[in-house]
Amino acid sequence: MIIDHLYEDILRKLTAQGKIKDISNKLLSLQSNDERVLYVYELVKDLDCFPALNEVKKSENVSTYYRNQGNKCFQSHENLKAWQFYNLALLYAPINSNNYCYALSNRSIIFLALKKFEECLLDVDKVLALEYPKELKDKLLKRKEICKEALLKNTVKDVEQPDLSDFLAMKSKKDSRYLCASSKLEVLFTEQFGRQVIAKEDINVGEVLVEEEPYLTVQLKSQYILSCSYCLSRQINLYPCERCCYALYCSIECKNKAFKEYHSVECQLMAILYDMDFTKLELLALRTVIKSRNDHNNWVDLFNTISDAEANMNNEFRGHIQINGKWIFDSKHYATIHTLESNIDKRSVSDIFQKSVTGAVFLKFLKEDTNFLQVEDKELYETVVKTVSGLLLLHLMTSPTNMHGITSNMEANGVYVKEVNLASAPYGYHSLLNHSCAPNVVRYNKLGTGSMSLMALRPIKKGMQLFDNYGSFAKKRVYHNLRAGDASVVPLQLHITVGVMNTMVFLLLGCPYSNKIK
Ligand SMILES: C[S@@+](CC[C@H](N)C(=O)[O-])C[C@H]1O[C@@H](n2cnc3c(N)ncnc32)[C@H](O)[C@@H]1O
Repeated sequence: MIIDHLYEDILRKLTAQGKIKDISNKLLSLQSNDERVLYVYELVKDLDCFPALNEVKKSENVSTYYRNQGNKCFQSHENLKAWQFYNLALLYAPINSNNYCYALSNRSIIFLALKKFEECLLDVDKVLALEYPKELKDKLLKRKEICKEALLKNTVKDVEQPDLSDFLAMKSKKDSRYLCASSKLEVLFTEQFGRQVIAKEDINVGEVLVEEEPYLTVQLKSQYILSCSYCLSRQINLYPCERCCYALYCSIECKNKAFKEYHSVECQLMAILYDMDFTKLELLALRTVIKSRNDHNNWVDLFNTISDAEANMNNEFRGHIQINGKWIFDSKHYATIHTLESNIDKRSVSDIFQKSVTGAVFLKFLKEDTNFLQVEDKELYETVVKTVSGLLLLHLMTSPTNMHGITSNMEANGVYVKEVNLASAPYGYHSLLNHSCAPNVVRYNKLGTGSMSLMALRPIKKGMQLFDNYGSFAKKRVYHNLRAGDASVVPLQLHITVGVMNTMVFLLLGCPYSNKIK
């Protein structure tokens, strides 16, 4: 059952029991996120509505099925489709089995057909290093020879593409406190906007102001057989997780990092998380909680980070950590994500209830289907369950207004390609920017990476606030003009388009647009 249907089912049962009003009142009376999730957890448990874990195991038959699909596509010259089917065949093949070797071997033929000789060699060598079915030997050695010869002869240069990477790089000095941002920016607080990013000096159009790595990423379902599930690289030699059928990696390094940060816990849950159709925002919340713990040596260290972060919620060091007596805002540290705006005081009881149901379901998975919460000490266990419950609801609430879609249509060197939605991720610094329909900055990602940058669309005078458009239309224009190869016209054209569009949107929706600190 998908999560939305589960939620409806729970509501139907509670309505039939005439309990909705009492539950709403109770939820409104609870003061903390852990209490809310634990209360709803008991309700869902009493209704016997928790979903059972469904495991999808590696399977020779499923792998063979996908390989055969790949073979059909290869015969009809649909190489990219065939590559995807062979990736699926690899994901389902028991590791290093005959089917694993067949999937790799067949994928190498695609690379050969595409004249991707180095990639072909990689897969061929991988099979040769395993105990592979003997009938593959001659074919593999022949392919290896062809690739080596082709690589020796290959003097044809790729078509030169304009390199815009310099235009897209940050030129100004980085700030010593907000590590990913230009020293031309500062962060202030007002009643109207909460935290906000302000220009400390005049900024020109086209200036790159932030270069930030995500705290973590969650790859979209549509992408899981197309890119590295950890770093989002578009490398075509992808290799599967040894246990689950849902994660491909471009390198052992990425596989190990994913495992250490979250996949050791999520691996056994991947099938149910996919089947229940959780949204990317819900998956981000779960992964953030797992990574928050795995970033620390033990639970007590995480509790300390949380209490330090919460102690600074209402002062200028919100989201900071102290290192050698100096306060810094480091996007790779959990404190930046723990302190994102949750808007709890503006939420309706039904929204809190729905999110608490999702939190309770995640808690059930973590409690009963993984060893994530396991600790020896009983008292500590209670605190761990309480903390995790609270964190789950916190991040289910912070995700909708703080997570960023990783949508890209440019290669690492700035060259324009067809737009693709890759993933979603928390970026502590980018989340300090408030929304305007008439933004003066634009975010962009380069294809195959999770890093996000921010560029000025208009001249921004000292003292003005930087406003981002939480949608993505402005971004498409930037890339369009970049593709035309004339970086200098980007801001002007955008200025006009954004200006016209936003006067309309502003009038219709009354969205706030102000470049002055009130
Ligand atoms: C991504 S955060 C922006 C930073 C936020 N002000 C903070 O203190 O963390 C998004 C939240 O900021 C607030 N916000 C964003 N744009 C705003 C605007 N134009 N006016 C007032 N509040 C805004 C809303 O509470 C929203 O949920």
